Amino acid sequence: MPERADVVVVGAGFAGLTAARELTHRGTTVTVLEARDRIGGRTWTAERLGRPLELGGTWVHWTQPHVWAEISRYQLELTRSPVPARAYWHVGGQAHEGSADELFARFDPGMRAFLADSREWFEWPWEPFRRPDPDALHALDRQSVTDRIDALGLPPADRELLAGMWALNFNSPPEDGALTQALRWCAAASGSWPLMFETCATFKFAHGTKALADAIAADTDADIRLGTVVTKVRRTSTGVAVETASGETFEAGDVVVTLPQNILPSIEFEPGLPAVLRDAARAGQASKGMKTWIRVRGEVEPFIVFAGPDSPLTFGQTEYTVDGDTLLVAFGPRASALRPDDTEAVAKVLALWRPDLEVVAADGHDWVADEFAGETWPMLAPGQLRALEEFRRPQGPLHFAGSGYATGWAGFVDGAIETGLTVARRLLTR
Ligand SMILES: Cc1cc2nc3c(=O)[nH]c(=O)nc-3n(C[C@H](O)[C@H](O)[C@H](O)COP(=O)(O)OP(=O)(O)OC[C@H]3O[C@@H](n4cnc5c(N)ncnc54)[C@H](O)[C@@H]3O)c2cc1C
Repeated sequence: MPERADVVVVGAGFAGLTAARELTHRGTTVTVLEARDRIGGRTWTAERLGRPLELGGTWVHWTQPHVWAEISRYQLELTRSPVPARAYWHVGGQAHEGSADELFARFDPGMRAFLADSREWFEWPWEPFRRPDPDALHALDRQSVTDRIDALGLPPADRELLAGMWALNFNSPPEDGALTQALRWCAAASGSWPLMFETCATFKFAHGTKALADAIAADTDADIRLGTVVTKVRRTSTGVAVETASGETFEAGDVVVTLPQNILPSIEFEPGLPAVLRDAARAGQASKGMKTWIRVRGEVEPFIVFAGPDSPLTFGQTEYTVDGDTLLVAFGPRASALRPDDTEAVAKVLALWRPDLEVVAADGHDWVADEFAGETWPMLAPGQLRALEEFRRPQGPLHFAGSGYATGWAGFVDGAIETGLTVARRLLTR
């Protein structure tokens, strides 16, 4: 006999956990089916290189209303990344060094010009479609980040640096990222790029992002089944049947699917998804980059590094000291170009900026190769706003939640929580 709940949630990342909590608090029975042997999805606090490290989602900020409400609710402690004293940047085939303030002053004109119209297009950042002229928005959405950079006519070195900044933000080559996604991020930070940057890489959980996932999971009596891979979602006369790889079937009135866009095709939907969603899932969204942790010998003064979009690593900063060594975190736009745990290859790239540092080891997780992720933080590709609009509508008893389907801070833990809340509310109030 199939098991039955009011709602089945597929995935125990932040979207799934939040939806499950909201629904169970109102008396709805929920079964959460999670493929991995842990909760948290694309956040994962794990012991590496001598201390617990974030292999996925890390930084949060008070500009992010949904995650901030959770921090208040569970009284979670935050800490901050070190303030960088020095900056190293590699553009035009040359290494440069200066203060962090000098580097940010260098970014400033390009970033301001790039983002000048973010609040014009997205006056209401959490309602990106609230515009008198939706066709104009969709025309803009066909542009890539590179299209906008090209239009600025910057000197080559400044152009390369700006493209490197956007390769960092998208965790992808900038030509793969939608201009509207960039403008939406900045609009959510009230149109200020320094605030946007601070939001992305400054404040983090003192006891790991895991502390928030654990707090939400402890606050729901949903039945969370780990190690349960969903393979099929089919409509029935009473709602949905959700089938798993091990042959179980779970029936429910509704299903909330929180899979990342890039792995949606791993589930069969019956009936099939509307063409706009199928196409978006098949094309995948932009972020196919990597994040690595690097342990270098000795205690090193806090610093930050940047490079252009063709570099295997475009950004890095110091984060911790451990047993007299220093740990850096770094990001690259192509997972295919650099494995996060390839110490020798990572050391070679770091030497572009800091040949004086001895790399002890590098480690991380390849999220793009991970069959239950297929991407890092979700960032739309050009032309995918239409699919976003559709993902946010119920497809009968099928509902999508997840950071990639958020309107506000899409791509962040905040966006995952936003959608978990809104889908749960939709189910509770109809
Ligand atoms: C490297 C990296 C760095 C990041 N940095 C930040 C940051 O600093 N700040 C920030 O806010 N965000 C960051 N993010 C983004 C953030 O982690 C994600 O946006 C957010 O965690 C996504 O939550 P979600 O619930 O939407 O999706 P997920 O966390 O991906 O949850 C989906 C769940 O579905 C499960 N699943 C997949 N397939 C199946 C299946 N067939 N059956 C059952 N279950 C399945 C998955 O295992 C997963 O647990 C980062 C992400 C990465 C990868």
